[in-house]
Amino acid sequence: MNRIEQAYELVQRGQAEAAAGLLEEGGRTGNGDCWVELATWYLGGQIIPRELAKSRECFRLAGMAGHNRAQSIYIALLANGTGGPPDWRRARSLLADLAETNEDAAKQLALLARMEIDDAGNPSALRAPELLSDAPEVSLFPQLLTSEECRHLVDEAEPRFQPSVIVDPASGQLRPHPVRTSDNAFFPWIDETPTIHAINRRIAAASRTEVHSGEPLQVLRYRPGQEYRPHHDALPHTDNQRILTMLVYLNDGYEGGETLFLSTGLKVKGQIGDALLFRNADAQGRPDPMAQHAGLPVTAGEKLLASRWIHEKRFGPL
Ligand SMILES: O=C(O)CCC(=O)C(=O)O
Ligand SMILES: [Fe+2]
Repeated sequence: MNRIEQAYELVQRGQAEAAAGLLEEGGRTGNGDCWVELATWYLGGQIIPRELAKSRECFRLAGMAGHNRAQSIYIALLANGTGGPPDWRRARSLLADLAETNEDAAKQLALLARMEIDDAGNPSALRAPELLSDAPEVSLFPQLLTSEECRHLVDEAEPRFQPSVIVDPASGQLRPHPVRTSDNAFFPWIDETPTIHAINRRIAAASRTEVHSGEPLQVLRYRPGQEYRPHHDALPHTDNQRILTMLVYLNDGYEGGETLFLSTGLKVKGQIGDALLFRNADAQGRPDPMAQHAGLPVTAGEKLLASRWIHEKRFGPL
């Protein structure tokens, strides 16, 4: 039995703290997998209480022990400020170190080098949006992302696509539902690479919101016949409303698939990299009934879209 199996056996016997101690001991003797396991425990909070700062530290130690995936996670947490203050410069310099042996890190570094961003990862300049509608409030940011950045998001999303689900109100289980037939890919905090974080910072700057108010970025993929039926992004009962939505069109060459606002008939089909921002609720969090919208069925080809729901206040386990 290896050390991780031993740790799980201790957990089975109700000795979670001793199990964590065993993993830590394994980590200290140079076993990176033990640090990764312990980092995951601190992150998940199911086996031992959730402690994000400790999780981040364990990922760091695993990275130092040569575990590349852990190092990538540590860099993500450092860039986005999970489990400790954000440190963009350090994240970028560790990414440069990793890029010497890791192709994915090298690709990210090259993409970051072409972004106009400052020392904190914020965009240095943004083009003004076009107001498409006052009520509901809808604006278009032409070319918020470059086509290379769109391609990168699609490449990163490709291995993560899952059928989109909703929460079944009766059972509380996640299940597919005809209201939303696309596939989607999530980038949770541990997978929010510096590249994706810089994109999220650009979305925050364009929407004049804090980067930590956004839900994890998603990429949606619609194939012929797939759609997102009329819905509201605002939530019915919450003290942290989804006040804004940013959609970025990641490709072209498909038919149908426009974003439709039902109250006015406004239909939008952006070019690659164009971003659509709309307001779902007022500053008090009251949903705007006029913000109901749909992703119309795609009739040919494949539609790829990035989507970020932005809340009133800080969102997420940061
Ligand atoms: O696919 C679309 O155009 C709409 C997507 C959407 O409504 C959402 O992600 O909330
Ligand atoms: Fe929506």
